[in-house]
Amino acid sequence: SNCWGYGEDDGPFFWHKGYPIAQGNRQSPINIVTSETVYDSSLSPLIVSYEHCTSISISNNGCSVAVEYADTEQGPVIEGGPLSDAYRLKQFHFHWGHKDYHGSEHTVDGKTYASELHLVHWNTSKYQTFREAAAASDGLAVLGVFLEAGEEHQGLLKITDALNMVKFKGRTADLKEFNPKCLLPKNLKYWTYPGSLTTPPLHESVIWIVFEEPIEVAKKQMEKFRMLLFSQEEEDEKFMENNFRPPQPLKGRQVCASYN
Ligand SMILES: CN[C@@H]1CN(c2cccc(OC)c2)S(=O)(=O)c2sc(S(N)(=O)=O)cc21
Ligand SMILES: [Zn+2]
Repeated sequence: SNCWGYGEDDGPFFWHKGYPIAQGNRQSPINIVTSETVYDSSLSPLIVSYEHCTSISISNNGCSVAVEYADTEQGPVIEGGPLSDAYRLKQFHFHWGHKDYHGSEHTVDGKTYASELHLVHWNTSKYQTFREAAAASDGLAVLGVFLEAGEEHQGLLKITDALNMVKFKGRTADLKEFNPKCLLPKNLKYWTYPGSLTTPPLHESVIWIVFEEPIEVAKKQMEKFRMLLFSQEEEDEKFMENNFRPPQPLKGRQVCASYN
């Protein structure tokens, strides 16, 4: 099991002890200062090819809830935008707070959202395995989608209705043919910058693509994430919430905008 977490004695402020890269030069998340983003006209549109979506399962890994995808040649991929290669979807997961006013990892001009969805992809053009890609500077591409409380999200229902099956750490349930394209915002305007995993091992291997437009989810859908547990069955119940890392120093990085 992990020796890191989100508590007072194993949370983000302690991670540097086991993972010195936590104090590196391209850590994530960051606060996106919109007035300092630079429109990059060379950024082509992002191409999201999620047609063949063979989701396998949904699982509680003790730090989030994740939906895993089969690692097949014709799997779901993204390309274009800031990417020079094709990146294949491996899993998606969420970060959220104790209440709707906070929970996202990236912030926008200091604004926090109720949750943030991360769709994790790896560079199959250059690397043979996910593990190899996860340690390479251009190995991963993660799409970030902000969630805010509002109307019920029909596409997310299949996920939020499955959460009671993975309440405890270590639990996994079948979740077939889930196509996450429905979780993307209508407008695919994005910011992009070079960063890292936001959880240990904090590898500085992520090209971040964060969509500006949040998606709306119902308060009762958000509440279902908060009934998940960090703990295993038979352990003291610890509700899974506030599983987000706070913004990290920009260290001179430039955030590019896909739009003017
Ligand atoms: C626990 N960390 C998550 C699971 N993963 C993981 C598992 C094993 C090894 C590894 O690196 C070698 C990474 S992961 O790569 O799918 C990601 S991406 C990511 S985030 N918040 O930056 O998008 C969190 C995690
Ligand atoms: Zn994440």
